[in-house]
Amino acid sequence: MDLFLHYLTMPYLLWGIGFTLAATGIGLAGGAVIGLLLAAMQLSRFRPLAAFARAYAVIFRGTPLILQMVFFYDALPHVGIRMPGLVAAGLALAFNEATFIAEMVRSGVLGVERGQVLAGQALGLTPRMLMRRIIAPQALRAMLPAMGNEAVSTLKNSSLASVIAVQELTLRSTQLASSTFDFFSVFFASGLLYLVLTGGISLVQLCLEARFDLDRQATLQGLARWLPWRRAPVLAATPAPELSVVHDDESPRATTGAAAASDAARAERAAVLAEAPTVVRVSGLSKTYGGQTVLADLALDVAVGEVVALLGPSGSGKSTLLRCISHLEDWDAGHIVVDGQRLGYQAGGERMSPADLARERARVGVGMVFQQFNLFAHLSALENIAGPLRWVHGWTAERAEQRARELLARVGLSHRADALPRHLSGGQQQRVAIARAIAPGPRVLLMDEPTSALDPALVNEVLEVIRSLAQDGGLALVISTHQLHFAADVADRVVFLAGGRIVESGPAREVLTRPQHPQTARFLNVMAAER
Ligand SMILES: Nc1ncnc2c1ncn2[C@@H]1O[C@H](COP(=O)(O)OP(=O)(O)OP(=O)(O)O)[C@@H](O)[C@H]1O
Repeated sequence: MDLFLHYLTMPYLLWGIGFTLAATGIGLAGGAVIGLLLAAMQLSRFRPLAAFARAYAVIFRGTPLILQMVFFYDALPHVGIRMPGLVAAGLALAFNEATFIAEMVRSGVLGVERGQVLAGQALGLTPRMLMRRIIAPQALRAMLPAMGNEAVSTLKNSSLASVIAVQELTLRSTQLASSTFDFFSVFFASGLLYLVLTGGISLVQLCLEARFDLDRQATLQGLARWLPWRRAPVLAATPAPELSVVHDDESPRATTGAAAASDAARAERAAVLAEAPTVVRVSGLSKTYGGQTVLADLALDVAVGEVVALLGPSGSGKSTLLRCISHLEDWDAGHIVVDGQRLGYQAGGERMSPADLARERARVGVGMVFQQFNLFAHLSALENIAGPLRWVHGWTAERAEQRARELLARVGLSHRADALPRHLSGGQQQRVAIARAIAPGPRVLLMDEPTSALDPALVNEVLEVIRSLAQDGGLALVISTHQLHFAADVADRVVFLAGGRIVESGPAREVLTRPQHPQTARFLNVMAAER
Protein backbone atom coordinates (compact mmCIF):
# COMPACT_ATOMS: atom_id res chain seq x y z
CA MET A 1 0.00 0.00 0.00
CA ASP A 2 2.83 2.36 0.91
CA LEU A 3 4.51 1.65 -2.42
CA PHE A 4 1.25 2.23 -4.25
CA LEU A 5 0.83 5.63 -2.55
CA HIS A 6 4.46 6.37 -3.26
CA TYR A 7 3.98 5.77 -7.02
CA LEU A 8 0.68 7.64 -7.00
CA THR A 9 2.42 10.83 -5.89
CA MET A 10 5.71 10.25 -7.66
CA PRO A 11 6.78 13.36 -9.68
CA TYR A 12 8.13 11.09 -12.44
CA LEU A 13 4.63 9.71 -13.10
CA LEU A 14 2.90 13.02 -12.47
CA TRP A 15 5.08 14.67 -15.11
CA GLY A 16 3.98 11.92 -17.47
CA ILE A 17 0.41 13.18 -16.98
CA GLY A 18 1.56 16.51 -18.44
CA PHE A 19 2.63 14.79 -21.68
CA THR A 20 -0.59 12.77 -21.73
CA LEU A 21 -2.69 15.89 -21.36
CA ALA A 22 -0.62 17.79 -23.93
CA ALA A 23 -1.03 15.05 -26.56
CA THR A 24 -4.75 14.79 -25.76
CA GLY A 25 -5.17 18.57 -25.96
CA ILE A 26 -3.44 18.79 -29.34
CA GLY A 27 -5.48 15.80 -30.55
CA LEU A 28 -8.82 17.24 -29.45
CA ALA A 29 -8.20 20.84 -30.51
CA GLY A 30 -6.70 19.84 -33.85
CA GLY A 31 -9.38 17.19 -34.32
CA ALA A 32 -12.10 19.78 -33.70
CA VAL A 33 -10.65 22.17 -36.30
CA ILE A 34 -10.07 19.49 -38.94
CA GLY A 35 -13.36 17.80 -38.04
CA LEU A 36 -15.30 21.04 -38.58
CA LEU A 37 -13.65 21.46 -41.97
CA LEU A 38 -14.44 17.88 -42.93
CA ALA A 39 -18.06 18.24 -41.79
CA ALA A 40 -18.41 21.42 -43.85
CA MET A 41 -16.97 19.55 -46.85
CA GLN A 42 -19.37 16.65 -46.35
CA LEU A 43 -22.33 19.01 -46.11
CA SER A 44 -21.17 21.00 -49.11
CA ARG A 45 -23.06 20.74 -52.39
CA PHE A 46 -19.71 20.75 -54.22
CA ARG A 47 -19.24 17.04 -54.81
CA PRO A 48 -15.43 16.88 -55.05
CA LEU A 49 -15.20 18.35 -51.54
CA ALA A 50 -17.63 15.79 -50.17
CA ALA A 51 -15.72 13.02 -51.97
CA PHE A 52 -12.42 14.26 -50.49
CA ALA A 53 -13.91 14.20 -47.00
CA ARG A 54 -15.20 10.68 -47.50
CA ALA A 55 -11.82 9.46 -48.81
CA TYR A 56 -10.13 11.05 -45.78
CA ALA A 57 -12.50 9.20 -43.46
CA VAL A 58 -11.85 5.90 -45.19
CA ILE A 59 -8.08 6.29 -44.76
CA PHE A 60 -7.94 7.57 -41.20
CA ARG A 61 -10.75 5.41 -39.84
CA GLY A 62 -9.47 2.35 -41.66
CA THR A 63 -5.88 2.31 -40.37
CA PRO A 64 -4.64 1.79 -36.79
CA LEU A 65 -3.80 4.92 -34.84
CA ILE A 66 -0.48 3.43 -33.77
CA LEU A 67 0.57 3.23 -37.46
CA GLN A 68 -0.52 6.82 -38.01
CA MET A 69 1.67 7.94 -35.08
CA VAL A 70 4.63 6.06 -36.49
CA PHE A 71 3.91 7.59 -39.90
CA PHE A 72 3.89 11.15 -38.52
CA TYR A 73 7.04 10.59 -36.47
CA ASP A 74 9.12 8.33 -38.72
CA ALA A 75 7.86 8.68 -42.30
CA LEU A 76 7.30 12.40 -42.62
CA PRO A 77 10.99 13.26 -41.94
CA HIS A 78 11.73 11.46 -45.24
CA VAL A 79 9.91 14.29 -47.02
CA GLY A 80 11.55 16.94 -44.85
CA ILE A 81 8.80 17.33 -42.23
CA ARG A 82 10.38 16.76 -38.86
CA MET A 83 8.64 17.25 -35.53
CA PRO A 84 9.06 16.32 -31.87
CA GLY A 85 7.39 13.11 -30.73
CA LEU A 86 4.76 14.93 -28.69
CA VAL A 87 3.68 17.04 -31.68
CA ALA A 88 3.69 14.01 -33.98
CA ALA A 89 1.54 12.06 -31.53
CA GLY A 90 -0.83 15.02 -31.03
CA LEU A 91 -1.20 15.55 -34.76
CA ALA A 92 -1.80 11.86 -35.44
CA LEU A 93 -4.47 11.92 -32.75
CA ALA A 94 -5.96 15.10 -34.28
CA PHE A 95 -6.13 13.66 -37.79
CA ASN A 96 -7.62 10.45 -36.45
CA GLU A 97 -10.16 12.11 -34.16
CA ALA A 98 -11.21 14.50 -36.93
CA THR A 99 -13.13 11.77 -38.76
CA PHE A 100 -15.22 10.98 -35.67
CA ILE A 101 -15.73 14.64 -34.76
CA ALA A 102 -16.80 15.39 -38.35
CA GLU A 103 -19.45 12.67 -38.13
CA MET A 104 -20.70 14.08 -34.84
CA VAL A 105 -20.89 17.61 -36.25
CA ARG A 106 -22.61 16.41 -39.39
CA SER A 107 -25.25 14.43 -37.54
CA GLY A 108 -25.72 17.31 -35.07
CA VAL A 109 -26.32 19.75 -37.93
CA LEU A 110 -28.60 17.38 -39.84
CA GLY A 111 -30.48 16.68 -36.61
CA VAL A 112 -31.81 20.24 -36.44
CA GLU A 113 -35.33 20.15 -37.86
CA ARG A 114 -35.49 21.32 -41.45
CA GLY A 115 -38.62 23.29 -40.56
CA GLN A 116 -36.61 25.57 -38.27
CA VAL A 117 -34.17 26.26 -41.07
CA LEU A 118 -37.05 27.07 -43.44
CA ALA A 119 -38.58 29.36 -40.83
CA GLY A 120 -35.24 31.10 -40.37
CA GLN A 121 -34.92 31.60 -44.12
CA ALA A 122 -38.46 32.93 -44.31
CA LEU A 123 -37.59 35.41 -41.55
CA GLY A 124 -34.64 36.67 -43.59
CA LEU A 125 -31.76 35.00 -41.72
CA THR A 126 -28.71 34.65 -43.95
CA PRO A 127 -27.02 31.21 -44.08
CA ARG A 128 -24.37 32.45 -41.66
CA MET A 129 -26.95 33.76 -39.18
CA LEU A 130 -28.86 30.51 -39.47
CA MET A 131 -25.75 28.53 -38.64
CA ARG A 132 -24.74 30.76 -35.74
CA ARG A 133 -28.13 31.42 -34.17
CA ILE A 134 -30.21 28.37 -34.95
CA ILE A 135 -28.22 25.35 -36.08
CA ALA A 136 -24.94 25.54 -34.14
CA PRO A 137 -26.47 26.02 -30.67
CA GLN A 138 -28.79 23.06 -31.11
CA ALA A 139 -26.18 20.88 -32.83
CA LEU A 140 -23.60 21.61 -30.12
CA ARG A 141 -25.98 20.64 -27.38
CA ALA A 142 -26.86 17.41 -29.17
CA MET A 143 -23.16 16.63 -29.63
CA LEU A 144 -22.11 17.05 -26.00
CA PRO A 145 -22.50 13.42 -24.83
CA ALA A 146 -20.67 12.05 -27.88
CA MET A 147 -17.96 14.71 -27.52
CA GLY A 148 -17.43 13.65 -23.89
CA ASN A 149 -16.95 10.04 -24.99
CA GLU A 150 -14.60 11.15 -27.74
CA ALA A 151 -12.49 13.17 -25.30
CA VAL A 152 -12.16 10.16 -23.00
CA SER A 153 -11.15 7.88 -25.85
CA THR A 154 -8.61 10.44 -27.10
CA LEU A 155 -7.05 10.57 -23.66
CA LYS A 156 -6.79 6.78 -23.54
CA ASN A 157 -5.50 6.63 -27.12
CA SER A 158 -2.74 9.08 -26.21
CA SER A 159 -1.06 6.12 -24.43
CA LEU A 160 -0.14 4.82 -27.91
CA ALA A 161 2.30 7.74 -28.14
CA SER A 162 4.65 5.57 -26.05
CA VAL A 163 5.48 3.78 -29.30
CA ILE A 164 7.25 6.89 -30.56
CA ALA A 165 8.91 7.49 -27.19
CA VAL A 166 6.72 10.32 -25.94
CA GLN A 167 7.23 10.44 -22.20
CA GLU A 168 3.55 10.18 -21.36
CA LEU A 169 2.02 8.32 -18.44
CA THR A 170 1.93 4.83 -19.94
CA LEU A 171 5.56 4.93 -21.13
CA ARG A 172 6.76 6.23 -17.79
CA SER A 173 4.74 3.57 -15.94
CA THR A 174 6.24 0.87 -18.12
CA GLN A 175 9.77 2.21 -17.59
CA LEU A 176 9.20 2.46 -13.84
CA ALA A 177 7.79 -1.05 -13.63
CA SER A 178 10.70 -2.44 -15.67
CA SER A 179 13.23 -0.89 -13.34
CA THR A 180 11.46 -1.72 -10.03
CA PHE A 181 9.77 -5.01 -11.07
CA ASP A 182 6.81 -3.80 -9.00
CA PHE A 183 4.37 -4.10 -11.88
CA PHE A 184 1.23 -4.37 -9.79
CA SER A 185 1.73 -1.22 -7.67
CA VAL A 186 3.03 0.88 -10.57
CA PHE A 187 0.28 -0.04 -13.01
CA PHE A 188 -2.37 0.16 -10.31
CA ALA A 189 -1.23 3.72 -9.54
CA SER A 190 -1.06 4.53 -13.24
CA GLY A 191 -4.57 3.14 -13.81
CA LEU A 192 -5.90 5.23 -10.95
CA LEU A 193 -4.30 8.35 -12.41
CA TYR A 194 -5.98 7.61 -15.77
CA LEU A 195 -9.28 7.14 -13.94
CA VAL A 196 -8.90 10.52 -12.27
CA LEU A 197 -8.25 12.13 -15.68
CA THR A 198 -11.14 10.43 -17.48
CA GLY A 199 -13.35 11.05 -14.44
CA GLY A 200 -12.48 14.74 -14.71
CA ILE A 201 -13.52 14.75 -18.37
CA SER A 202 -16.79 12.99 -17.52
CA LEU A 203 -17.44 15.55 -14.80
CA VAL A 204 -16.88 18.43 -17.22
CA GLN A 205 -19.20 16.69 -19.68
CA LEU A 206 -21.90 16.31 -17.02
CA CYS A 207 -21.57 19.95 -15.99
CA LEU A 208 -21.81 21.12 -19.59
CA GLU A 209 -24.83 18.92 -20.25
CA ALA A 210 -26.54 20.27 -17.15
CA ARG A 211 -25.54 23.79 -18.10
CA PHE A 212 -26.99 23.53 -21.59
CA ASP A 213 -30.06 21.60 -20.54
CA LEU A 214 -32.80 24.07 -21.37
CA ASP A 215 -35.24 22.35 -19.05
CA ARG A 216 -33.20 23.37 -16.05
CA GLN A 217 -33.12 26.75 -14.43
CA ALA A 218 -30.08 28.80 -15.38
CA THR A 219 -27.58 28.94 -12.56
CA LEU A 220 -24.61 30.66 -14.18
CA GLN A 221 -26.26 33.74 -15.54
CA GLY A 222 -22.88 35.42 -16.02
CA LEU A 223 -21.79 32.71 -18.45
CA ALA A 224 -25.21 32.58 -20.10
CA ARG A 225 -24.79 36.14 -21.29
CA TRP A 226 -21.97 35.02 -23.57
CA LEU A 227 -23.88 32.23 -25.22
CA PRO A 228 -25.23 32.82 -28.70
CA TRP A 229 -28.65 31.73 -27.48
CA ARG A 230 -30.64 32.44 -24.37
CA ARG A 231 -31.65 30.17 -21.57
CA ALA A 232 -35.28 30.32 -20.68
CA PRO A 233 -36.60 29.37 -17.28
CA VAL A 234 -39.40 26.85 -17.34
CA LEU A 235 -42.53 28.36 -15.94
CA ALA A 236 -45.01 26.44 -13.93
CA ALA A 237 -48.10 26.02 -16.03
CA THR A 238 -50.32 28.98 -15.38
CA PRO A 239 -53.83 29.26 -16.67
CA ALA A 240 -54.05 31.12 -19.94
CA PRO A 241 -55.89 34.39 -19.87
CA GLU A 242 -59.00 34.61 -21.92
CA LEU A 243 -58.20 34.92 -25.58
CA SER A 244 -60.04 38.19 -25.64
CA VAL A 245 -56.58 39.71 -25.23
CA VAL A 246 -56.24 39.02 -28.90
CA HIS A 247 -58.92 41.57 -29.61
CA ASP A 248 -57.32 44.21 -27.41
CA ASP A 249 -55.69 45.96 -30.34
CA GLU A 250 -57.16 49.19 -31.48
CA SER A 251 -58.33 48.09 -34.92
CA PRO A 252 -62.06 48.53 -35.40
CA ARG A 253 -63.48 45.10 -36.17
CA ALA A 254 -66.59 45.69 -38.16
CA THR A 255 -65.58 48.32 -40.61
CA THR A 256 -62.01 47.70 -41.66
CA GLY A 257 -61.78 43.91 -41.41
CA ALA A 258 -62.22 41.14 -43.86
CA ALA A 259 -64.37 39.51 -41.26
CA ALA A 260 -66.90 42.30 -41.67
CA ALA A 261 -70.19 40.71 -40.81
CA SER A 262 -72.70 42.58 -42.89
CA ASP A 263 -73.09 42.36 -46.64
CA ALA A 264 -72.91 46.14 -46.86
CA ALA A 265 -69.58 46.19 -45.07
CA ARG A 266 -68.32 43.42 -47.34
CA ALA A 267 -69.36 45.33 -50.42
CA GLU A 268 -67.69 48.45 -49.08
CA ARG A 269 -64.50 46.49 -48.42
CA ALA A 270 -64.58 44.87 -51.87
CA ALA A 271 -64.81 48.33 -53.43
CA VAL A 272 -61.78 49.53 -51.43
CA LEU A 273 -59.79 46.42 -52.39
CA ALA A 274 -60.68 46.86 -56.06
CA GLU A 275 -58.84 50.19 -55.94
CA ALA A 276 -55.95 48.92 -53.80
CA PRO A 277 -52.57 48.44 -55.46
CA THR A 278 -51.30 44.92 -56.10
CA VAL A 279 -48.75 43.69 -53.59
CA VAL A 280 -48.19 40.16 -54.95
CA ARG A 281 -48.24 39.38 -58.66
CA VAL A 282 -47.70 35.82 -59.81
CA SER A 283 -47.69 35.25 -63.55
CA GLY A 284 -47.10 32.16 -65.67
CA LEU A 285 -45.75 30.21 -62.70
CA SER A 286 -44.82 26.63 -63.49
CA LYS A 287 -43.03 24.10 -61.34
CA THR A 288 -42.32 20.41 -61.65
CA TYR A 289 -40.91 17.91 -59.20
CA GLY A 290 -39.10 15.13 -61.03
CA GLY A 291 -41.36 15.29 -64.06
CA GLN A 292 -44.56 15.78 -62.06
CA THR A 293 -46.21 19.15 -62.78
CA VAL A 294 -47.10 20.77 -59.49
CA LEU A 295 -47.87 24.32 -60.68
CA ALA A 296 -48.95 24.96 -64.27
CA ASP A 297 -48.88 28.45 -65.74
CA LEU A 298 -50.45 29.89 -62.62
CA ALA A 299 -51.39 33.56 -62.32
CA LEU A 300 -52.53 35.28 -59.14
CA ASP A 301 -52.72 38.90 -58.00
CA VAL A 302 -53.18 39.89 -54.36
CA ALA A 303 -54.08 43.44 -53.39
CA VAL A 304 -52.74 45.34 -50.40
CA GLY A 305 -54.81 44.33 -47.37
CA GLU A 306 -56.63 41.55 -49.20
CA VAL A 307 -57.31 38.21 -47.51
CA VAL A 308 -57.11 35.31 -49.95
CA ALA A 309 -58.02 31.76 -48.96
CA LEU A 310 -56.33 29.06 -51.03
CA LEU A 311 -58.48 25.96 -51.22
CA GLY A 312 -57.92 22.74 -53.05
CA PRO A 313 -57.49 19.01 -52.60
CA SER A 314 -54.34 17.59 -51.09
CA GLY A 315 -51.47 17.78 -53.56
CA SER A 316 -53.03 20.55 -55.62
CA GLY A 317 -49.98 22.77 -55.10
CA LYS A 318 -51.09 25.21 -52.38
CA SER A 319 -48.01 24.84 -50.19
CA THR A 320 -45.71 24.90 -53.20
CA LEU A 321 -47.29 28.15 -54.39
CA LEU A 322 -46.78 29.76 -50.97
CA ARG A 323 -43.18 28.57 -50.79
CA CYS A 324 -42.54 29.97 -54.27
CA ILE A 325 -43.99 33.37 -53.32
CA SER A 326 -41.53 33.63 -50.42
CA HIS A 327 -38.86 32.10 -52.67
CA LEU A 328 -38.20 29.23 -50.31
CA GLU A 329 -38.58 27.15 -53.45
CA ASP A 330 -37.28 27.63 -56.98
CA TRP A 331 -39.60 27.37 -59.96
CA ASP A 332 -39.17 26.50 -63.61
CA ALA A 333 -40.94 29.34 -65.40
CA GLY A 334 -42.87 32.50 -64.61
CA HIS A 335 -42.48 35.62 -62.50
CA ILE A 336 -43.30 36.50 -58.94
CA VAL A 337 -43.23 40.14 -57.95
CA VAL A 338 -43.76 41.16 -54.32
CA ASP A 339 -44.19 44.84 -53.57
CA GLY A 340 -42.59 45.71 -56.90
CA GLN A 341 -39.54 43.47 -56.34
CA ARG A 342 -38.71 40.30 -58.26
CA LEU A 343 -37.71 38.38 -55.18
CA GLY A 344 -34.54 36.36 -55.68
CA TYR A 345 -33.30 38.14 -58.82
CA GLN A 346 -30.94 41.05 -59.37
CA ALA A 347 -32.05 44.01 -61.44
CA GLY A 348 -30.29 42.44 -64.45
CA GLY A 349 -32.22 39.17 -64.00
CA GLU A 350 -29.31 37.15 -62.47
CA ARG A 351 -30.15 35.01 -59.48
CA MET A 352 -29.24 36.28 -56.04
CA SER A 353 -26.92 34.48 -53.66
CA PRO A 354 -28.67 32.84 -50.66
CA ALA A 355 -27.41 35.63 -48.38
CA ASP A 356 -28.68 38.39 -50.70
CA LEU A 357 -31.97 36.58 -51.10
CA ALA A 358 -32.35 36.44 -47.31
CA ARG A 359 -31.68 40.18 -46.99
CA GLU A 360 -34.09 40.91 -49.82
CA ARG A 361 -36.77 38.74 -48.26
CA ALA A 362 -36.47 40.68 -45.02
CA ARG A 363 -36.51 44.03 -46.84
CA VAL A 364 -39.50 43.28 -49.05
CA GLY A 365 -41.48 41.94 -46.13
CA VAL A 366 -42.97 38.52 -46.81
CA GLY A 367 -43.84 36.65 -43.63
CA MET A 368 -44.58 32.95 -43.56
CA VAL A 369 -46.42 30.78 -41.05
CA PHE A 370 -45.99 27.03 -41.34
CA GLN A 371 -48.25 24.10 -40.67
CA GLN A 372 -45.78 22.65 -38.12
CA PHE A 373 -45.13 26.03 -36.39
CA ASN A 374 -41.36 25.68 -36.81
CA LEU A 375 -40.44 27.69 -33.72
CA PHE A 376 -36.74 27.73 -32.83
CA ALA A 377 -36.65 24.95 -30.26
CA HIS A 378 -33.83 26.37 -28.13
CA LEU A 379 -35.31 29.84 -27.74
CA SER A 380 -38.09 31.08 -25.51
CA ALA A 381 -41.33 32.39 -27.03
CA LEU A 382 -40.09 35.94 -26.44
CA GLU A 383 -36.70 35.27 -28.01
CA ASN A 384 -38.28 33.55 -31.01
CA ILE A 385 -39.88 36.90 -31.80
CA ALA A 386 -37.22 39.33 -30.56
CA GLY A 387 -34.17 37.42 -31.87
CA PRO A 388 -34.85 37.79 -35.62
CA LEU A 389 -35.70 41.47 -35.11
CA ARG A 390 -32.22 42.06 -33.70
CA TRP A 391 -30.25 39.77 -36.01
CA VAL A 392 -32.01 40.51 -39.29
CA HIS A 393 -33.42 43.99 -38.87
CA GLY A 394 -30.79 45.41 -36.53
CA TRP A 395 -33.25 46.47 -33.84
CA THR A 396 -31.88 47.28 -30.41
CA ALA A 397 -32.45 44.66 -27.72
CA GLU A 398 -34.91 46.94 -25.84
CA ARG A 399 -36.97 47.76 -28.92
CA ALA A 400 -37.07 44.13 -30.05
CA GLU A 401 -38.12 42.93 -26.60
CA GLN A 402 -40.80 45.58 -26.34
CA ARG A 403 -42.21 44.61 -29.74
CA ALA A 404 -42.09 40.92 -28.81
CA ARG A 405 -43.95 41.59 -25.55
CA GLU A 406 -46.58 43.66 -27.36
CA LEU A 407 -47.18 40.89 -29.86
CA LEU A 408 -47.26 38.18 -27.22
CA ALA A 409 -49.93 40.23 -25.43
CA ARG A 410 -51.79 40.53 -28.68
CA VAL A 411 -51.88 36.77 -29.20
CA GLY A 412 -52.80 36.21 -25.56
CA LEU A 413 -49.48 34.74 -24.46
CA SER A 414 -47.84 37.36 -22.26
CA HIS A 415 -47.77 34.87 -19.42
CA ARG A 416 -45.73 32.36 -21.49
CA ALA A 417 -43.07 34.77 -22.75
CA ASP A 418 -40.25 32.76 -21.17
CA ALA A 419 -41.55 29.31 -22.08
CA LEU A 420 -39.73 27.10 -24.53
CA PRO A 421 -41.72 25.94 -27.57
CA ARG A 422 -41.90 22.38 -26.26
CA HIS A 423 -43.64 23.63 -23.14
CA LEU A 424 -46.37 25.28 -25.17
CA SER A 425 -49.45 23.65 -26.66
CA GLY A 426 -49.70 23.43 -30.44
CA GLY A 427 -52.14 26.32 -30.54
CA GLN A 428 -49.86 28.46 -28.38
CA GLN A 429 -46.87 27.61 -30.57
CA GLN A 430 -48.76 28.62 -33.67
CA ARG A 431 -49.78 31.90 -32.01
CA VAL A 432 -46.12 32.61 -31.21
CA ALA A 433 -45.21 31.69 -34.80
CA ILE A 434 -47.77 34.18 -36.11
CA ALA A 435 -46.46 36.87 -33.76
CA ARG A 436 -42.92 36.14 -34.95
CA ALA A 437 -43.94 36.38 -38.60
CA ILE A 438 -45.71 39.74 -38.22
CA ALA A 439 -43.13 41.25 -35.84
CA PRO A 440 -41.09 43.08 -38.51
CA GLY A 441 -44.30 44.43 -40.10
CA PRO A 442 -44.41 42.47 -43.37
CA ARG A 443 -46.56 43.58 -46.31
CA VAL A 444 -47.67 40.03 -47.02
CA LEU A 445 -48.25 37.13 -44.68
CA LEU A 446 -48.39 33.64 -46.17
CA MET A 447 -49.98 30.95 -44.02
CA ASP A 448 -49.62 27.32 -44.98
CA GLU A 449 -52.48 25.40 -43.39
CA PRO A 450 -51.89 27.08 -40.04
CA THR A 451 -54.41 24.96 -38.14
CA SER A 452 -54.17 21.53 -39.72
CA ALA A 453 -51.53 20.23 -37.29
CA LEU A 454 -53.67 21.22 -34.30
CA ASP A 455 -56.13 19.34 -32.14
CA PRO A 456 -59.66 20.45 -33.03
CA ALA A 457 -59.94 22.03 -29.57
CA LEU A 458 -56.98 24.33 -30.31
CA VAL A 459 -57.98 25.41 -33.81
CA ASN A 460 -60.20 28.27 -32.74
CA GLU A 461 -57.58 30.10 -30.70
CA VAL A 462 -55.36 30.30 -33.79
CA LEU A 463 -58.23 31.23 -36.10
CA GLU A 464 -59.08 34.06 -33.70
CA VAL A 465 -55.57 35.45 -34.04
CA ILE A 466 -55.74 35.25 -37.84
CA ARG A 467 -59.16 36.87 -37.79
CA SER A 468 -57.76 39.76 -35.79
CA LEU A 469 -54.93 40.17 -38.35
CA ALA A 470 -57.44 40.16 -41.18
CA GLN A 471 -59.32 42.97 -39.45
CA ASP A 472 -56.25 45.16 -39.33
CA GLY A 473 -56.17 45.98 -43.01
CA GLY A 474 -52.90 46.84 -44.72
CA LEU A 475 -51.46 43.34 -44.37
CA ALA A 476 -52.23 41.03 -47.29
CA LEU A 477 -52.95 37.48 -46.12
CA VAL A 478 -52.74 34.41 -48.31
CA ILE A 479 -53.95 31.42 -46.32
CA SER A 480 -54.01 27.84 -47.43
CA THR A 481 -56.78 26.26 -45.35
CA HIS A 482 -59.37 23.55 -45.15
CA GLN A 483 -61.50 25.59 -42.72
CA LEU A 484 -64.39 26.49 -45.01
CA HIS A 485 -66.41 28.39 -42.40
CA PHE A 486 -63.40 30.42 -41.51
CA ALA A 487 -62.64 31.14 -45.16
CA ALA A 488 -66.26 32.23 -45.70
CA ASP A 489 -66.07 34.48 -42.68
CA VAL A 490 -62.64 36.03 -43.03
CA ALA A 491 -61.47 35.82 -46.65
CA ASP A 492 -62.22 38.42 -49.27
CA ARG A 493 -61.52 35.97 -52.02
CA VAL A 494 -61.33 32.23 -52.41
CA VAL A 495 -58.90 30.78 -54.93
CA PHE A 496 -59.49 27.11 -55.72
CA LEU A 497 -56.53 25.11 -57.00
CA ALA A 498 -56.58 21.69 -58.61
CA GLY A 499 -53.68 20.00 -60.35
CA GLY A 500 -51.50 23.08 -60.01
CA ARG A 501 -53.99 25.38 -61.76
CA ILE A 502 -56.47 27.92 -60.47
CA VAL A 503 -59.79 26.50 -61.57
CA GLU A 504 -61.97 29.05 -59.82
CA SER A 505 -61.48 32.34 -58.04
CA GLY A 506 -63.97 34.85 -56.70
CA PRO A 507 -65.55 36.52 -53.67
CA ALA A 508 -65.34 34.07 -50.79
CA ARG A 509 -69.00 33.64 -50.02
CA GLU A 510 -69.94 33.37 -53.66
CA VAL A 511 -67.43 30.63 -54.44
CA LEU A 512 -68.22 28.76 -51.26
CA THR A 513 -71.99 28.89 -51.65
CA ARG A 514 -72.37 28.89 -55.45
CA PRO A 515 -69.26 27.27 -56.96
CA GLN A 516 -69.15 27.51 -60.74
CA HIS A 517 -66.60 24.82 -61.49
CA PRO A 518 -67.57 21.16 -60.98
CA GLN A 519 -64.23 20.42 -59.27
CA THR A 520 -64.85 23.17 -56.71
CA ALA A 521 -68.38 21.92 -56.12
CA ARG A 522 -67.14 18.35 -55.66
CA PHE A 523 -64.43 19.45 -53.24
CA LEU A 524 -66.88 21.52 -51.19
CA ASN A 525 -69.32 18.61 -51.07
CA VAL A 526 -66.62 16.24 -49.86
CA MET A 527 -65.49 18.72 -47.23
CA ALA A 528 -69.07 19.27 -46.08
CA ALA A 529 -69.64 15.51 -45.86
CA GLU A 530 -66.46 15.04 -43.81
CA ARG A 531 -67.51 17.59 -41.20
N1 LIG B 1 -39.97 18.53 -52.16
C1 LIG B 1 -40.79 17.84 -52.95
N2 LIG B 1 -40.30 16.87 -53.74
C2 LIG B 1 -41.10 16.17 -54.58
N3 LIG B 1 -42.42 16.38 -54.68
C3 LIG B 1 -42.98 17.33 -53.92
C4 LIG B 1 -42.19 18.11 -53.01
N4 LIG B 1 -43.01 18.98 -52.37
C5 LIG B 1 -44.25 18.76 -52.86
N5 LIG B 1 -44.21 17.78 -53.78
C6 LIG B 1 -45.37 17.26 -54.54
O1 LIG B 1 -45.99 18.37 -55.14
C7 LIG B 1 -47.39 18.22 -55.11
C8 LIG B 1 -48.03 19.44 -54.47
O2 LIG B 1 -47.66 19.46 -53.11
P1 LIG B 1 -48.16 20.61 -52.14
O3 LIG B 1 -47.60 20.31 -50.79
O4 LIG B 1 -47.85 21.92 -52.73
O5 LIG B 1 -49.73 20.38 -52.17
P2 LIG B 1 -50.82 20.96 -51.21
O6 LIG B 1 -51.95 21.39 -52.05
O7 LIG B 1 -50.24 21.98 -50.30
O8 LIG B 1 -51.21 19.65 -50.40
P3 LIG B 1 -51.69 19.55 -48.86
O9 LIG B 1 -53.03 20.20 -48.78
O10 LIG B 1 -51.76 18.06 -48.63
O11 LIG B 1 -50.62 20.21 -48.05
C9 LIG B 1 -47.67 16.93 -54.36
O12 LIG B 1 -47.94 15.93 -55.30
C10 LIG B 1 -46.40 16.64 -53.63
O13 LIG B 1 -46.20 15.28 -53.52
